[in-house]
Amino acid sequence: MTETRPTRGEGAASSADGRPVTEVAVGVIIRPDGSFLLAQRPAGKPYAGYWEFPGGKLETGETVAHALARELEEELGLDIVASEAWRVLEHDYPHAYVRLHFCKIHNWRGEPVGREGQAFRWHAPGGAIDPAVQPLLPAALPVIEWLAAELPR
Ligand SMILES: Nc1nc2c([nH]c(=O)n2[C@H]2C[C@H](O)[C@@H](COP(=O)(O)OP(=O)(O)OP(=O)(O)O)O2)c(=O)[nH]1
Repeated sequence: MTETRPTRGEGAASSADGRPVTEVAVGVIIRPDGSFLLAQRPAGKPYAGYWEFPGGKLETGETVAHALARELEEELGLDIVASEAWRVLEHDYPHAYVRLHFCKIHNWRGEPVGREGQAFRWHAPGGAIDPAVQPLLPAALPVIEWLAAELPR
């Protein structure tokens, strides 16, 4: 598993205008047919009802890979065998300035279960975004474009 531990040395701990950065580990879980897993944010969280790639915030001292494995087990009951650091994206929301560490996952054990009562859905690669998974979080949208750009033409 790729180990990335964001520290003061590796990425700014605050945004350009001084907001604290919330580090988030996000899983792009991809099946052999290229479909990927999206989940709906449960009630009680900012942007409840929006769709996203599953994941969550790093706890103090935690690596991205460890946070990802913990969150995907907690939220979906998946046992992550391997994850691969892929892209990092920062987004300034009214509720938080987030740094999203997107990791690709091709190797896991188990079938997803919405342990927090959340809906989830496998989305086909390429083509239009399924209305069933809208609205998407603003900072999840580029990921779908990155995945589509990797498809053979
Ligand atoms: N998981 C996930 N979070 C995303 C995506 N895009 C995006 O902007 N975010 C933002 C939304 C939130 O501000 C933050 C994730 O925090 P969260 O509240 O879901 O984290 P968590 O599960 O650890 O929450 P909690 O412990 O506070 O309940 O990242 C995405 O695709 N997946």
